[in-house]
Amino acid sequence: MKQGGSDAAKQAAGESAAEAVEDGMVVGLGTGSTAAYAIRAIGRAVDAGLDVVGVPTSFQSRELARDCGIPLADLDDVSVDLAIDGADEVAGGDLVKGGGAAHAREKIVDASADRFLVVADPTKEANVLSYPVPIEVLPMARSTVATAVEHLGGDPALRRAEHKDGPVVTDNGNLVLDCDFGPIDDPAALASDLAGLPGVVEHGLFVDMADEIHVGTPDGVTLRPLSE
Ligand SMILES: O=C(CO)[C@H](O)[C@H](O)COP(=O)(O)O
Repeated sequence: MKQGGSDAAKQAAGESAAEAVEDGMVVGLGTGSTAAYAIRAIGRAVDAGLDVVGVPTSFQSRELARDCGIPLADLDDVSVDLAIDGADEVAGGDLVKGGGAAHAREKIVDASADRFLVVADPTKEANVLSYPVPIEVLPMARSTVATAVEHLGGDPALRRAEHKDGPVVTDNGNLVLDCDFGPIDDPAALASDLAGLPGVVEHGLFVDMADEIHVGTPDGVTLRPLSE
């Protein structure tokens, strides 16, 4: 994932989005270092008496939310009012996500929310998406999906783990192919092509899903609508 943003910028974005959380809400809790600032801010608000329920998007966000004292629920039992999540790249109204290999659960939770707020630092903004698209694949489909991605003009690379030998294994027990397509002129068309490949569990293109972006800087936060 892009690592250029400062912690102060991420903190400003996360805490700004957390201010949108209201009493009684069910909140989708995103994954990554920027979303973590939102989760911590929500935790402090819960400490101060805010009544909310969180729906985590990953093992990481579940653990953090538990540490912060946020009551949790499953999507089977609640519907999400507001989701707050990070992004690896943002262009127009579209995102690439999955730097933390959590994009399958993130997409389920974020897409189900009445409102989806993206939290980011300025390094995530681009004119055209070109960040490699993470694709979560069933392990037996790793080679067939990689070949299909090449036919679509992409360059797939199996994501390797940093602190163990072998590949990254997602929270769902699957593998991740990071697929470099260069500049993506038509994210909706590519998203549809990728979703149709047998063995693809989920890809990291989030097309026209988000409502608003909070871009943090050390000096403040800019809010911008992402959908018409
Ligand atoms: O999509 C994600 C995880 O799957 C993250 O939201 C994305 O990688 C951004 O992370 P960070 O805020 O740490 O830069």
